[in-house]
Amino acid sequence: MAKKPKLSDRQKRQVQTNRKKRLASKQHTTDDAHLGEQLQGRVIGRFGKHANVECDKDGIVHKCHIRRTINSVVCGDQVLFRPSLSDDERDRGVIEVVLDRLSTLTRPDFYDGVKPIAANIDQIIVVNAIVPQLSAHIIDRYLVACEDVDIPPVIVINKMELLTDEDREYVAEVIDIYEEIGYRVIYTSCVTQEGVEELSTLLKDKVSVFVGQSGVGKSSIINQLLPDADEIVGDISQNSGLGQHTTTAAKLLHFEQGGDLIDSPGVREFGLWHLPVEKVTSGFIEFRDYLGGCKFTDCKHGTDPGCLIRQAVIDGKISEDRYESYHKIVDSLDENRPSYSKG
Ligand SMILES: Nc1nc2c(ncn2[C@@H]2O[C@H](COP(=O)(O)OP(=O)(O)OP(=O)(O)O)[C@@H](O)[C@H]2O)c(=O)[nH]1
Ligand SMILES: [Zn+2]
Repeated sequence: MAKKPKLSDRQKRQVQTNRKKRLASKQHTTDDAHLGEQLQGRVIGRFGKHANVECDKDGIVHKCHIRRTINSVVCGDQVLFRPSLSDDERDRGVIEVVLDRLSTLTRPDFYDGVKPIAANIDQIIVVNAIVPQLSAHIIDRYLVACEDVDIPPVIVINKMELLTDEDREYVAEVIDIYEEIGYRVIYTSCVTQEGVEELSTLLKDKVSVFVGQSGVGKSSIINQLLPDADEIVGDISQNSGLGQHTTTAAKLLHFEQGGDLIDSPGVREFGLWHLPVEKVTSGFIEFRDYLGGCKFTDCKHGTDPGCLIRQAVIDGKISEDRYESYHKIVDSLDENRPSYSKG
């Protein structure tokens, strides 16, 4: 089972203090009269200033306001809330506390550096596909981003039925490196259903998100696993990068066999934004054994003398493709800096 965040002592004290303050305030009788006892639940949908909270105890979904004292609430958050006892639609429940997150998916933000987009995620499914283009480099970029937020990735290579046996061998040669360094790889096809069962098993009892470039088949795979999700499947040509999902709010959906999916345009856009070089370096997990061992502490792992990473490439211990990919990412960091805009 996926681990659930627990209330820390600090949060317990915070709950007590907030409660006392509210009880002491005159407003309490008018504002809180329709609210029931505090319960624990999970945010399964986030809309403007509201959130839908699914109660841990009975699975009932409550529409809730968010107390102004709370910084941020995102899909997947475990919260303490008070449900509304009133029949009036305007009298919503209230989220009072957000429990410490076990993991957070983030995006860059002008004011805060990074902003959370989803919480308590157990794994990130990184989807790549034969069409539009199989790209180990793009996989590498996603892996670095996953390592940065410390959420384990699973690599999915989709549209496999488009390959001849010979091409399959070639693809396996390119992708095998990921299994060698410890990542799980699943080959799928939404046409032949290859790998769908294997993926489904892996999603059981975990909270997962799907990321990957437009057109790789994220919606199609989700539809196979969750027929009720009704994800919009589109051709990239029709979609023309305009983002047909842009109005869709973040949501958490349950897989029938257990486990959950969190999906939203923001989640899907998760990727490698501007990271410090050191984060990119440690995001290449097979480099980690050598870090700190290079002759110069500020080694760029290029032509620098006494570089253990380059030596490992020469010795065949680190893949040349991954090493090149690493330098390509580092070189592109500045181009990659997102253009921030308010709001
Ligand atoms: N041949 C083949 N086509 C597929 C497969 N999976 C998806 N497609 C097609 O690929 C195109 C893009 O699929 P989507 O599921 O919309 O891709 P997406 O990753 O969700 O794209 P965005 O919504 O833009 O992020 C559609 O035309 C699908 O029918 C597959 O396994 N084989
Ligand atoms: Zn080095």
